Amino acid sequence: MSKILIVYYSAHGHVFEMAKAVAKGAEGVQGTEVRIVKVPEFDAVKEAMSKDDVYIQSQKKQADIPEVTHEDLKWADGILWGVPTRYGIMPSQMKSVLEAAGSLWQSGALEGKPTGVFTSTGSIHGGQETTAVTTFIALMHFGMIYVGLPYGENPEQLTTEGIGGSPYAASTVAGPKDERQTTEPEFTMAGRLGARVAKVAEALRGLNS
Ligand SMILES: Cc1cc2nc3c(=O)[nH]c(=O)nc-3n(C[C@H](O)[C@H](O)[C@H](O)COP(=O)(O)O)c2cc1C
Repeated sequence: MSKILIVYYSAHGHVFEMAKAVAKGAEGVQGTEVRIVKVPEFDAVKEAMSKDDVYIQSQKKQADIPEVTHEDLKWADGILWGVPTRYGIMPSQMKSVLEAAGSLWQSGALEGKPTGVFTSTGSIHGGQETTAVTTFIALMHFGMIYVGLPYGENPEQLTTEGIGGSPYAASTVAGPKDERQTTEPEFTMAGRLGARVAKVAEALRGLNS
């Protein structure tokens, strides 16, 4: 049985919804156990967002999700990261988690584990691909095995429409005011990414044990 961890950060809820779709995909792979955890929020951001109703409602919906621990990261056979873009790269909240995991980097605790990224941007050209590709760099330092979203399984990507999904990551477009709802093809691709990481984790279990 493979254990899949989904670690995400979400201010306005899009990445949280994507995390649930990723989880559903992973759970569809027989014998997979899935755990969803969130990245801790910064006090400064809580303060800055204290009058933002959408943020407040979204955080309430996420209240029962536990915060990620090093034990979670060690427990997992495969890890998916939910990374909304901030200026084309990962948010500081997520980077803080990765930096605080320096001891896991040193001990090689995440080496050989399959990994994948799902992301969200405000606009279609605001960092869909750069966020995934730059997150990949950090994950390579941990020695993880990056799993993408191939065209063969995800024909929805072959489009000129403004939807998420690329060979590098599952994704959604939140809209400039976070007003857009994630679409079914975006959730479907997110689910396929979860399933793919779960399958790779199962296949690699012998190698990593
Ligand atoms: C400080 C900050 C920087 C952002 N930078 C970008 C950006 O570079 N490009 C972009 O398309 N969206 C940008 N956004 C929009 C977020 O990516 C968007 O709100 C997020 O993907 C929505 O996901 P969520 O609902 O899970 O929070 C930024 C938002 C904030 C708060």
